[in-house]
Amino acid sequence: MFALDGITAGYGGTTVLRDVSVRVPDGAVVALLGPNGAGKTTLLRVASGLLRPTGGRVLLDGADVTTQTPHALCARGVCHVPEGRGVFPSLTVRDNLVLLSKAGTEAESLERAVTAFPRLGERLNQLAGTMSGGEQQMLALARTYMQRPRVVLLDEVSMGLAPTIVDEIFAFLARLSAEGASLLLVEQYVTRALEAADFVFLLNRGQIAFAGEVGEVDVAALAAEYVGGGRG
Ligand SMILES: Nc1ncnc2c1ncn2[C@@H]1O[C@H](COP(=O)(O)OP(=O)(O)OP(=O)(O)O)[C@@H](O)[C@H]1O
Repeated sequence: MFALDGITAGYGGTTVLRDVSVRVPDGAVVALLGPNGAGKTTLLRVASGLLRPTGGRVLLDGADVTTQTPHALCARGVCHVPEGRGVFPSLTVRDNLVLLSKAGTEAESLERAVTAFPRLGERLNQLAGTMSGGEQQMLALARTYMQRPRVVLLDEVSMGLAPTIVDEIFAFLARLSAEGASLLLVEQYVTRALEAADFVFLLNRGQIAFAGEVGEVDVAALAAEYVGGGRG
């Protein structure tokens, strides 16, 4: 179980999150929804070790991992696919992948990445920065997938992409989940997020406004209330 327990966090003197608790059971897909500025990205930054909270704890199987670096957390199986993708634009696709592979596992890691997204296999020598937005997102996801994560933190991975690419990305997320990973999914496409999710948390003005199982209530109506209907 990966859990955020009573998180309070912000930037400088501004508090963005107040006493936020989110649980991601093993193997579950958890959607984190909420309007712009609610604090979703901030919560993922706390979860991934990028931002130190001023209160509360990040827990992995009951162990306090609040002060771990993003790198150390990913080595323990909690990996973040950040907003904006975070690929190295001036490196080739191959080098982007190899850089994140464990020493000695490069060939196997490349194979795994290309199996997930065959399109990357056709572009191994291309500079990442010259690929389309969708291809760069696939690269970011493949880099995480290679590392066989237990918990994946995903920040609006379908943002700004064409519907067919979004379909491909959601099919990949389903595969990741079927292979046993748990997912914490921040997503603008509310309907798609709810189709994929087992649990939903709604964040509004830095606090949890609703938490429950998808199917337990009319979550879509509740989401529409907070997110303004969403897209897709
Ligand atoms: N680096 C920063 N420094 C100062 N304030 C920040 C910083 N990053 C975010 N904020 C503020 O924190 C609040 C929450 O932002 P956050 O990006 O977490 O929201 P969000 O729910 O992910 O929004 P969106 O859906 O628009 O991406 C906003 O008011 C934002 O302006």
